[in-house]
Amino acid sequence: MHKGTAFTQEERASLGLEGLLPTAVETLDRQVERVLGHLGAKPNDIERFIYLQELSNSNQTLFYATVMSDPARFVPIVYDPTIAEACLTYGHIYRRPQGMYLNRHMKGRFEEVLRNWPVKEVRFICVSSGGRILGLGDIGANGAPIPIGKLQLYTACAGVPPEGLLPIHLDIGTTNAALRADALYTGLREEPPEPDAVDAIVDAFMKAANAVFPGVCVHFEDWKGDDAIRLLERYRDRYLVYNDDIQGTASVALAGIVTALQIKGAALADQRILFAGAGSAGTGIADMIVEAMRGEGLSEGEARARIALFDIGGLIEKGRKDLNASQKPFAHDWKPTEDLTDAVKQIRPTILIGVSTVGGLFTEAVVRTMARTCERPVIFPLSNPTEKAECTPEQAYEWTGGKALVACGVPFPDVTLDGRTFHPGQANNFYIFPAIGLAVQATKPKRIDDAMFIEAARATADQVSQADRDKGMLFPRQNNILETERTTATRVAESIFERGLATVKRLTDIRAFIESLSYTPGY
Ligand SMILES: NC(=O)C1=CN([C@@H]2O[C@H](COP(=O)(O)OP(=O)(O)OC[C@H]3O[C@@H](n4cnc5c(N)ncnc54)[C@H](O)[C@@H]3O)[C@@H](O)[C@H]2O)C=CC1
Ligand SMILES: CC(=O)C(=O)O
Ligand SMILES: [Mg+2]
Repeated sequence: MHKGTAFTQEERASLGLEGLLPTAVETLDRQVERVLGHLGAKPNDIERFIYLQELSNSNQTLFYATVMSDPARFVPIVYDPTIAEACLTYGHIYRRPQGMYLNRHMKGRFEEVLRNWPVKEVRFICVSSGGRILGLGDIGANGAPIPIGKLQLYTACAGVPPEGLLPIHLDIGTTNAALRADALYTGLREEPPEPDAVDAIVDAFMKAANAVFPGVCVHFEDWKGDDAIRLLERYRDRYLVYNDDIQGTASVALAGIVTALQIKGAALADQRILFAGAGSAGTGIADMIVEAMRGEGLSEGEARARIALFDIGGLIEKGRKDLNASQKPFAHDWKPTEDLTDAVKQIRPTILIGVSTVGGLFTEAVVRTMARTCERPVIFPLSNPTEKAECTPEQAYEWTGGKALVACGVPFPDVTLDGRTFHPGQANNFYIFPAIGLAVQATKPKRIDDAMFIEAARATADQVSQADRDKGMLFPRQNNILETERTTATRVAESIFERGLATVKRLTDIRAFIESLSYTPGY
């Protein structure tokens, strides 16, 4: 019954469906029209989210036709920020299973369990432990919607065929005692084990996933920061794998920075960059900026010296004893301080990036202090969802007298100030990971490396039109996201071929090949 009213008379007769459907035979467009009516009548976005997920189960084609009919409207509903509410209430709004649910007690049997998935040709797995979901902290099994939503965007934003996508929640337990005590919680009611045991569980998972689905690409999403960094290092040279919070986020942030600097007419190598938040996203972005600066002629040391990190313990400087291996390269000779405004005074950043999970961290004092020593501050409050943004675009524009170039993790409306209209960008990794997926599908590289994400960043930045740059816009418009990400995927695929990393034969027309792979909703 997956086509509903779109079954033709002939199909109804031959499949024994006569009398089981309303008389009218409808096109997909007509069905979308009805769905849009239903969605319009819903009281809020979480109800729209629930409706759309039910639709994805009952009629996947109609689901994608609806979402792809207006991505700027629907991406925020199937994904960030509405998905945050879906995660917080997952055990309560749960209707039916989607994707797979593995847990640590299946460790010796992951292969057997993965074989229960009905599709044999799985090309992408998105896997989360729920250890750090958006800026919501450890919410364990309530994080299950995240891999589902991320993979839906592979299809909606880049046309990756949905049949080969498998979302997985890998339950290692949760530190969240309130959730463990919730009668409707759907996960293990256990504390997570020590890192060595986590590694052993994920080792077994990776081995099984590659045995059951040879050539699968595993996308890690929203693991606890330390787990994210450690597991990426563990697998990046062994498997086809990437971490979206580290590499996808770095790529989208770099894209926004490249556009902002083009608007300012400034070189990346001349910037001073301060990060509020030094976890998987912060150090991931910092490392990729170092790579991009090296491309502009700086040494690794010179590039790192232009970057400062500030975390929950304050400014990261040489005297800090609590730094991990990702943070140490950015520990410079700063005066110790736990006050962000003070750090801004010392560093005089030209770019300020928020990946702290702390809403409102960029106070008026922080932003005004930055604006005092920087003519056009680049301010990216990237934490999700909406209430975790380190400041709102309105605040950033107001406190800088309209000088700031701003992008946030979630969509924010345009801001009008003293008769001028400003257009904040959305620096969210959904500009990147679907395109990486499509490029990987087209080229089948053995490994995924940072250069692919740097190419994706440059391709994304290049697609912001001059007219939009003139308005201070930092990212391509979302109404055309499919076209944008196909172009990004083509550029990434070209660079994979050029660097000799593809395992398939080079095609003359990569763009045409990318399009031929691409899914279009239709019966
Ligand atoms: N816009 C986007 O595309 C993305 C946004 N993010 C957002 O970035 C945030 C961080 O993600 P991860 O780095 O993966 O998390 P994480 O848990 O690895 O790191 C969080 C960091 O923030 C620091 N922090 C906490 N409280 C602080 C405070 N009061 N002042 C300064 N620093 C503080 C912590 O010390 C830690 O270094 C999340 O809110 C997430 O939603 C992450 C990935 C993509
Ligand atoms: C967008 C995203 O990946 C995050 O906030 O974790
Ligand atoms: Mg994430």
